[in-house]
Amino acid sequence: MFELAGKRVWIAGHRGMVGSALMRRLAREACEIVTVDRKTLDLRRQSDVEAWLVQSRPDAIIVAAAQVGGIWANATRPVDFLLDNLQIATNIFAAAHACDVDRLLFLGSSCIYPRDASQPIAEEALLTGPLEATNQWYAIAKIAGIKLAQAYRRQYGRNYISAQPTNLYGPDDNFDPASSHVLPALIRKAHEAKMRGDSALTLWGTGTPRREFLHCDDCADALVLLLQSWSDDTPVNIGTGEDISILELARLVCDIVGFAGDILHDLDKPDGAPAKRLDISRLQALGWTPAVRLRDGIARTYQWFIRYASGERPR
Ligand SMILES: NC(=O)C1=CN([C@@H]2O[C@H](COP(=O)(O)OP(=O)(O)OC[C@H]3O[C@@H](n4cnc5c(N)ncnc54)[C@H](OP(=O)(O)O)[C@@H]3O)[C@@H](O)[C@H]2O)C=CC1
Ligand SMILES: C[C@H]1O[C@H](OP(=O)(O)OP(=O)(O)OC[C@H]2O[C@@H](n3cnc4c(=O)[nH]c(N)nc43)[C@H](O)[C@@H]2O)[C@@H](O)[C@@H](O)C1=O
Repeated sequence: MFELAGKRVWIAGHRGMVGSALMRRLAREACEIVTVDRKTLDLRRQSDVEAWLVQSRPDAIIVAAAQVGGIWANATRPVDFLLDNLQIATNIFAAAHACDVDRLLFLGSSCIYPRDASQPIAEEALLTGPLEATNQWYAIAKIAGIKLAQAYRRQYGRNYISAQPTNLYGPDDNFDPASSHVLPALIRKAHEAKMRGDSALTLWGTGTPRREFLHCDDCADALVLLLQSWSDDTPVNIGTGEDISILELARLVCDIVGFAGDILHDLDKPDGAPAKRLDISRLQALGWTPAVRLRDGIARTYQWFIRYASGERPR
């Protein structure tokens, strides 16, 4: 058990969607949250990362900083997704060990698993088959992070762990049409189509792929539980264990937003993995279950997006 009370916890990536959710969640614990923004510390620079850790001396680190994006960003910017994420992971792990930080939680992703893994995907599926082509760059960097956690434990006895979240959504998400994930993209498309009075909106791909969606507040809650209680070599999946097709998701978002037009398909855009529903039994065995139902979570995120789009920027 890692006792949070009185500890200094560095949230790397605290301004992102998951980092912001972690800020809210850790505010309920008796720990001290440590942050540094990207202008002050670029995590791709090893000596700067080490200097920051020497000076800030956290007791624990949650690595929620990464180059993150949807299927199109992953497929078209392979260097950013491979190199930035390798650098962020290697720099933080190396500096943490050098500065004697003994507790570290690294965030991977469900896309680390083989493209055709049997469903639901258990943690044991890691490295048992070829990756999905669109996000292989990001996946390789995330797998390196998972292996670094295991390697530092094996060689130096460090208490470093990793978690693999499913597709996440919520406030502070990226709503940029080109680089976002599907859920924020659909919220924006449906909202703008409604406002313009369009007769249709356009989905990327066939709409047949299935995805699992977890609210970022639920993810943060699971991460804090793992930080406190997981001290094992093996990674842990974080999700709901339930999935939905992209077409069904689009219909749900349109219903919540109030857009009644048609749904068209851009078949020049990739489908990506056919499915990636996670087996969450390892996390459930710790007593954890998600609290936010998908419809409620989307409705709350839509309200956040309306305020964001109107320039209120609620972050
Ligand atoms: N979103 C999702 O669906 C999923 C996310 N994950 C993982 O969860 C974690 C958090 O993702 P999410 O919150 O969605 O991502 P965001 O893009 O919302 O946040 C990423 C954060 O990382 C920071 N960052 C990126 N590059 C650098 C850098 N070179 N130096 C310093 N800071 C940097 C960003 O800083 P700034 O704000 O200044 O840009 C931002 O605060 C990531 O590890 C991601 O891989 C895993 C599964 C699914
Ligand atoms: C979290 C995970 O996220 C990424 O993987 P992904 O799940 O494939 O990403 P996605 O959310 O962008 O798409 C999900 C599905 O939805 C379809 N789709 C329809 N219409 C839009 C659309 O308008 N935008 C987007 N982005 N997708 C759309 C899209 O074609 C695909 O079939 C990884 O690269 C990696 O970064 C990772 O870890």
